[in-house]
Amino acid sequence: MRELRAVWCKKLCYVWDDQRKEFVKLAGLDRGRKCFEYHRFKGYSAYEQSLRLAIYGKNEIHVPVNSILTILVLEALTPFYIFQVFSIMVWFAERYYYYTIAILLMSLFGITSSIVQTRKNQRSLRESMHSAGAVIVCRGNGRYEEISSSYLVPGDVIEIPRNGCTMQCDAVLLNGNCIVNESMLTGESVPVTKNPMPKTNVTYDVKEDSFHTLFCGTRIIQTRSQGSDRILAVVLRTGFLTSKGELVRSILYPPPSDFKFDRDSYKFIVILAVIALLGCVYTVISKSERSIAVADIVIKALGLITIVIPPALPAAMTLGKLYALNRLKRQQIFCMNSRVINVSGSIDCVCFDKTGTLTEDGLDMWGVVPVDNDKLKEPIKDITSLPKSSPLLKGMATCHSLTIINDELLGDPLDVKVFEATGWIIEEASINNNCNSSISNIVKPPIIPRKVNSITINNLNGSRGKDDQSQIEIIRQYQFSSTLQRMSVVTKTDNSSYLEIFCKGSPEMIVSLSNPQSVPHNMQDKLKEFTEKGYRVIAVGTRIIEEICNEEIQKMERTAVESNLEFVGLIILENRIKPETSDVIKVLKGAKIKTVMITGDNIQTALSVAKECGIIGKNENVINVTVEPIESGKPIVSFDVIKTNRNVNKEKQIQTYSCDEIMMENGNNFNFRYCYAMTGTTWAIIKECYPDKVAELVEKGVVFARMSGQQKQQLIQELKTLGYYAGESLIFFLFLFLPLLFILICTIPLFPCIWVSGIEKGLAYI
Ligand SMILES: Nc1ncnc2c1ncn2[C@@H]1O[C@H](COP(=O)(O)OP(=O)(O)OP(=O)(O)O)[C@@H](O)[C@H]1O
Repeated sequence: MRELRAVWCKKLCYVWDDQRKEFVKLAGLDRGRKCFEYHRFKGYSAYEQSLRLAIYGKNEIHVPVNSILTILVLEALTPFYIFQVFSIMVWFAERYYYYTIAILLMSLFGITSSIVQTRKNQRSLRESMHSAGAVIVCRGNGRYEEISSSYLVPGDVIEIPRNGCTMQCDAVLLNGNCIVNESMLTGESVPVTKNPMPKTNVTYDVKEDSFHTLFCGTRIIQTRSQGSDRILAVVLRTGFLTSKGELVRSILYPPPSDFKFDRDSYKFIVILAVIALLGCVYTVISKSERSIAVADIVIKALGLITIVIPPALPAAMTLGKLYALNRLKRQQIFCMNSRVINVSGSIDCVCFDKTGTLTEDGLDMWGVVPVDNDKLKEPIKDITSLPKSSPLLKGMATCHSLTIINDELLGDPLDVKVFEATGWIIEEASINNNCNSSISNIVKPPIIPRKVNSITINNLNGSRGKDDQSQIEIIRQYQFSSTLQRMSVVTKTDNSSYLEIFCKGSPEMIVSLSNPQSVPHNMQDKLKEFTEKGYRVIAVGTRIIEEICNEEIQKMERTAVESNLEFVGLIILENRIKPETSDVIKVLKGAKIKTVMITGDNIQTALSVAKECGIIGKNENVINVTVEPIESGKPIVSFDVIKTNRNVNKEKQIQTYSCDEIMMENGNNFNFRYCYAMTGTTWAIIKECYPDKVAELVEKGVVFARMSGQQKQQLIQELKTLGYYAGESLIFFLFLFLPLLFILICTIPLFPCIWVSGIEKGLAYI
C-alpha cells in the first residue's frame, strides 16, 4: 500500500492529493457512484477491511468530554472575567476586602456551576451518541462472520438482522424491505419504508435515494425479504462521515456566527472604556496637583476604571444563563450551547409551518366528495357507504405507505385516518416470486355479516360474498414527497387482467396530472368552499394500465405512472389548531416579534388557520399576491385586497391593484392595516421577474402557502438579508429584553417535541 499524508480537523480526515496538490476531504462511497455499482460489492476479506480501516479509522462517534481545566480556561477567558480579575486585584490593593470577597464568591459560584453544567451536557451527549454492537459482515463467496461494528468500513456488505437493529453506519439497501424509525435524525416518528436500490445507471444522491438508504442511528423495526434470503446492505459511510456523525459535529463545532449581542457588548465596553479613560486622566491630573503619592494616584485611577462596568455583571450573566438552562431542561429542551440563550433574546421573527406545529398532529376525517357525471357531488360523510367498486374508495384504501407492526397500523397520520375511514383491512402479501425487489401489501374490504333468512352468518372463515370478494394487492409504491405534493401506488385487484394506478395528493397537483376532460367543472368552487373553512383537502386520481410483469413494474418511471389520470374525487380532513397556539402567537405579537406561516398546504386553508390563531389580526386586511403569466414580457402581478369587513358583500370585498398601482414603496395609498399572502408559484415568479419587489413582500408577508422545501429556505434567507436581528441596543437588551427572553422560553412548551431547525440572526424557524 502506498504512503498517504493526512490531517484531521474537527473529526474529519483530509488526505493529500498529489495531482491537485491540496488536501481533499476523505469521503465514503456516497460520491459519484452509479446506483447499479452498489450491487457489485460482494464483501471484503479481513485483510482488505483492515487496509481501509487504516484510512477511515474506527467506525465510532466519540464525543470528547473536556477536562475541567480546559472548560475553566474557555469559560474564564472572556473579556468580562478577565476584567473582573483585574478589578479584584485593584480592590484588594484598595483594601475593599468584604466587597471583593463577596464578588469573588459570586464569580466562583458562577464559573463552577457553568463548568459542572458544561461537563454534564458533554457527558450526556457522549452517552446518547455512543453506540456499538455486533454485526454480521459478508466476507465474499457466501461466507459470513460476526464482528464488532467499530471495524466496519465503507464497502463492507452487512446483513440486516430479521428482527431489526439500530444502524451503526449509513448503508445502501441491496435487497428486501426495511421499515425504519428515523426519529433520531428527523424528529418524525412516522416509520419510513426503505426499498432496495434499483440497478439503474443514475448517479447516487443521498437526498434523492434516501428511500434506499439506511441511516446511522435510526432503528429498523421490521424487515421483509423473500423466503430465507438474507437482507443485505452495503456500507456507505462510517463514523463522523455518517448523517449521525454530521449531526454530532454540528453540535460540537457550531458554525461561527456573528451575533449582534456580541458586537453590541464590545461596543458597550469601548464606550465605557473611553469614559473610564477620561475619568482616569482627570483623576491623575487633579490628584497630582494636590501632590498625592504616585502609588495612591495609580490605585485611585485604576479603581475608577473598575467601577465603570458593574462588577457583578459577569456573575449575574452566568447565573441568568444557568437559570434559563434549567427552565429549558424542565420543558425537555436540551441546550448544549448556553450562548444561544442570549441569541434567543435577539429573535424578532418566528416562522412556523402549519401542520403539526400550529395545528394538531392528528387529523379527523370529515368526508369525501366523489365525482359523478363530470361534477363533484354532495359530500359523503359515511365513507363505508361508498360502493366497493368506487375508484375513490379504492384509492383511499390502497394509496398509502402504511404498515402493520405488532398489530398496529403505522405510517403518516393522514394516511392512517384516510385508510381507517374506509374500514378496509390491510395484510402483508405472500411473496411474489417473479419480482426480486419489493414486497407488497394486500388490502381488502371488511367481512360483513350477511343475513340469510333472518339468521346472521358471521363469515369467520374468510369466504366473502360476491361483492366483497376482491382483494387488492399493492405492487409498487411511489412514496409521498413534499416537493411533489403527491404519492402513488400500482395495484392489482384479484382475478383482474389489468393494473390500476392510484395517485393522491394536493388538488392542484392531481388536477395538473389529470386528463382535463375528467376534471369536474365545479372543482375550483368546491375546493374554495372547503379550504376557506380551514379543511385539509386531498385529491385522488386513477388510471388503468394493461397487466405487465412485476419486474417491468419495478422499472416504471414515476413520471410515466403519474400522468393522464382520471380525477375521481376529494378527501376532506379536519385539522384543528392546538389549544395553546393562539396564546403563543399573542405573546409573540405582544413582544413585537414578527410571526410568519410558511406551509406546504393550500393558501385558503393557510389563511383560514392564520386568522384563527391570530397570525393575521382581526383588523388586518389580507392582500393576496398572484401572478398571471403572459405570452411575452413579464408576468402580471395582481394584488387582491381581501377586506374582512363582514358588512360588505363578498364580491365587493375584493379589490385588485396592479404592481404599479400598489406603490409598493410604503403601501401608503392604503389607509388600513394589511399584510401579504402568496403561494410558492407567485414567490418563484416574483423572485425571478421582480427581484426589487421581494424585500417589500417579505417585510409585509405573513402567509406563504404551497412552498417547497427549497422555497422555505429561500424565504428564511431573504428575511435574514432584511436584517431580522434584535434592533435594540445592548442596554435595552439588558434591562428590557431579558424578561422577553424568559417569555420566549416560556412559550416554547407549545411544541412538545421542538426542533428549532434554525436559530440564526434573530430568526427562529420552528
Ligand atoms: N400522505 C399524503 N399523501 C398525499 N398527499 C399528501 C400527503 N400529505 C400531504 N399531502 C399533500 O401534499 C401537500 C404538501 O405537503 P407538505 O407536507 O409539504 O405540507 P403540509 O403538511 O401541507 O404543511 P406544512 O408545511 O405546514 O407541514 C399537502 O398540502 C397535501 O395536499
